[in-house]
Amino acid sequence: MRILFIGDVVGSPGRDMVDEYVPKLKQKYQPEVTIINGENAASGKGITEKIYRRFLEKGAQAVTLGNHAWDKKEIFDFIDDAKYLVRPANFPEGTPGKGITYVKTPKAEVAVINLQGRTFMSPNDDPFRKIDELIEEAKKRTKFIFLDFHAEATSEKQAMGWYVDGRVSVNVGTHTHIQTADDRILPQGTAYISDVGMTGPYDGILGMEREAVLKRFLTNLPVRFEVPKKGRTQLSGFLVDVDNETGKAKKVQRILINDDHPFFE
Ligand SMILES: C=C(OP(=O)(O)O)C(=O)O
Ligand SMILES: [Mn+2]
Repeated sequence: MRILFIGDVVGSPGRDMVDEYVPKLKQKYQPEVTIINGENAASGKGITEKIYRRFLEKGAQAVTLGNHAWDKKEIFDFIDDAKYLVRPANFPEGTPGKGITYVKTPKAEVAVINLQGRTFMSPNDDPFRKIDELIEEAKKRTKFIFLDFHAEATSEKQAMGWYVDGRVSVNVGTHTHIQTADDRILPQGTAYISDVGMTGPYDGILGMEREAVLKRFLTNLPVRFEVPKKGRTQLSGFLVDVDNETGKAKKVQRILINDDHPFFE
């Protein structure tokens, strides 16, 4: 079982990279499952139904979110019907949407789980207790479990990786928009990376226009951040081969496509 994950798609530059490269990556690597984090996909904040559907059209089987889940208010109109859209499962009970979904492949179902960290982020339910609960639920249906842990602190993300090692097939971190070079297979067989990185503007600051971010740091005045519409772009991804018998990871590969890391067809 091969799983392709595309990291935090930021605005139209990120969506353009998805349109151009997800089909090419699927052609090249033939993943059974493709998952995209879309929490920044609509101008950097949230996602719309149109974007969600376009990700599915471009070849994604599931879309994960994070702290911007509710930024585009239209989400409340469609999230409950969006079978393959998940928001962090540790949002409070009764929150619209769901934190786990199941993707069917010719080989088996894959559970896709989204969680959000609490360190330096809003105080949601405990993601460590929540993943225990969801693993118990998912393993009744499948041995293939994918977790997108959307979190700020590397310490919390590493802690989650060791906590779920051997109990999920893949644990990717998202949110910081910077790809980490710690992709690995943990001793009990979980594929891990602290952050897959961002898909979007290559010359921004975390995907936002540099000038505004610099002005904020230089003046400490409130500044509105925008996603640059023009300029170079990048795609960040993570590819994992999972053993069909055991559900444990066999091979991991970071994917980074930008002017300094061109894509080889
Ligand atoms: C990129 C970040 O935030 P956002 O959730 O706005 O994408 C971040 O705070 O690292
Ligand atoms: Mn985020």
